[in-house]
Order: sequence, then C-alpha cells, then structure tokens
Amino acid sequence: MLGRVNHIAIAVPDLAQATATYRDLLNARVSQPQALPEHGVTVVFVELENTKVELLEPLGEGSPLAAFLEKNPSGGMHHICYEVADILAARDQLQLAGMRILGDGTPKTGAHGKPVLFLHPKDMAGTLVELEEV
Ligand SMILES: CC[C@@H](C(=O)O)C(=O)SCCNC(=O)CCNC(=O)[C@H](O)C(C)(C)COP(=O)(O)OP(=O)(O)OC[C@H]1O[C@@H](n2cnc3c(N)ncnc32)[C@H](O)[C@@H]1OP(=O)(O)O
Ligand SMILES: [Co+2]
Repeated sequence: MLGRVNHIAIAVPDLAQATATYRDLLNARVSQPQALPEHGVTVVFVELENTKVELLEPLGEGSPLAAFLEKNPSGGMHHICYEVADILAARDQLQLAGMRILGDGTPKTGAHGKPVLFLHPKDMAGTLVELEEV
C-alpha cells in the first residue's frame, strides 16, 4: 500500500524562526508560508533531495496542533506522510482492519492539492500518519 515518504512534519511555535533556522543556518531551500485555514495550520516546506520537511504552525481557533504544542512547547515531530496510489482503497482496507481514520473519513485537499487522510496515532505505534494520494 505504501509508496514514498512524502514529508515529515514538525510542529513549531514560531514558524518564522524555524524557517530562518532551516534557510539561514542549514542553507535549505524553503517555500513561502502557505495558510491553510481548513487544516488550522500555516505551512512551510523545506525541500530536500529525497523528501520534504513540513514546518507547521497553528492557525486560528481549534487548530489540531494546539494540544500537541501545549504538551511540547518547543515543538516536535508531529506526523509522517506516506504516499498511496488509491486513498479510498487504502482507507477502506485500514478501516476494515479496525484502524481509526480521523475526521469523517472523507479525504481533504492537502497542501499539495492532493487528497489526504490521517490515521490515529494510537493505532500506528504512537505516530500520527498522513496518507496522501499521488
Ligand atoms: C498542511 C496540510 C496537511 C498536509 O497536506 O500535509 C497537514 O499536514 S495538516 C496537519 C495538521 N492536521 C492534523 O494533524 C489532522 C489530524 N490530527 C488530529 O485529528 C488531532 O491532532 C489528533 C491526532 C486526533 C490529536 O488530537 P488532540 O486533540 O491534539 O489530542 P488527543 O487528546 O485527542 O490525543 C489523543 C492521544 O494521541 C496523542 N497524540 C496527539 N497528537 C499526536 C501526534 N501528533 N503524535 C503522536 N501522538 C499524538 C495524545 O498525546 C493523546 O495521547 P495520550 O495523552 O496518551 O492520551
Ligand atoms: Co502533512
């Protein structure tokens, strides 16, 4: 079912500062910030040779990052995103196996304009997993 690692996401309390660290200290190529109110985050992508790092800052009330950053005020690894060829087939197979799909189970459009879904961290070895159809 799984393809490549699309991105590894890090939740940060200060997106400008985290972006500056990757850009100015590590000489990484970074995207412009992208506000995604439907996801409750603002995102910057750090482009690497083999994958991307997604820097995430909370946006608006009820951001899914809020509780995480309360527990981890300096930030921390938030999720890993795997590519799948058919997100609905993946969802149905995982649901049949008893995994919890977060939200109402309908894929949302992610930061790359592709459908995404999230799997509950307690069903995935304590790691929040995002699936992105490519
Ligand atoms: C930019 C768009 C898109 C993309 O295209 O890339 C994105 O990446 S959007 C990213 C942000 N969106 C999401 O994270 C959506 C899915 N997340 C959620 O629905 C929630 O964050 C959550 C995973 C259900 C957690 O909800 P929350 O209210 O924060 O906490 P809970 O109390 O319900 O947590 C239950 C349990 O899980 C532990 N937990 C929470 N977050 C994580 C995490 N990121 N990694 C590992 N474990 C996590 C939490 O600590 C609780 O455990 P216990 O304390 O042991 O009960
Ligand atoms: Co993501």
